[in-house]
Amino acid sequence: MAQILDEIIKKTKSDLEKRKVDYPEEWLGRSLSFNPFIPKDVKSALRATEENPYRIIAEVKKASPSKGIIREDFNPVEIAQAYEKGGADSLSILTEPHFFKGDKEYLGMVRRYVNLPLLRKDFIVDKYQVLEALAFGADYILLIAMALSRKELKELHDYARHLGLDVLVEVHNKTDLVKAIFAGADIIGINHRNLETFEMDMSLSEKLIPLIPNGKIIVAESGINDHETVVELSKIGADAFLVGEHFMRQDDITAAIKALKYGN
Ligand SMILES: O=C(O)c1ccccc1NCC(=O)[C@H](O)[C@H](O)COP(=O)(O)O
Repeated sequence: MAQILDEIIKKTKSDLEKRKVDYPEEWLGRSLSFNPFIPKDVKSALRATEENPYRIIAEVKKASPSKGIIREDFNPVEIAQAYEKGGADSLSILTEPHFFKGDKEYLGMVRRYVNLPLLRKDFIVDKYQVLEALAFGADYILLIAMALSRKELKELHDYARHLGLDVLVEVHNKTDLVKAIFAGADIIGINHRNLETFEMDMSLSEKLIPLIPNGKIIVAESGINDHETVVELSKIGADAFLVGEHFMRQDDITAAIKALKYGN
């Protein structure tokens, strides 16, 4: 496993130990029965169609391990509203607190004001975090194949589906892709960011997409900055495009979404 992933997961696990004591699992279950909600239709939002061929998952992220603080004036609700106005199809909400300065509370805050399917973007290694995702207002979760064994990935995937959450399984290479297919993933994300070097390999989609069985929803992730790249990735089979840093660095986020999605 890449060193940064190992570090993030160690920190995530030590935080989890504490959270499970402070907020036992039954509390999360109880908050769900007080505040039930119906998850949105994630697959319809992400699958490319003739009328809407470039599905955008716009990311709400303040910081990252590779770039440090990306956006100082960070208001997750205002950013989410600007994304929705610009035509985003879904939002990715970073909830990891130490390396990305995220917060799981952002899910509920954004959900109150924005009507798009929300991804809990975090380093999920435990069923407790899946239940949290549901309790805090996510419609789908990210599972990173490289961070999990084949058995763990399948168990977490099955658990999320059992709770009614969709799952985006992220892959970085062919080994990850085999694990994702074994887990029964129907939404597969190809992350161009090499987690050892933080370099982008935009040719990864070209290498992996032909190996993905028909019918899966394919998400191209990281390093996407312009409409031309979106068009090229779409031609080889990508349905949706996960974009973070490019949007977070813009003054006019709504205009940036329109430019990336529609090319104007
Ligand atoms: O972004 C990082 O530095 C990073 C480091 C370690 C693990 C994951 C990391 N990023 C998560 C993501 O994959 C991106 O937030 C997402 O794909 C959007 O990428 P970008 O458009 O390049 O911000």
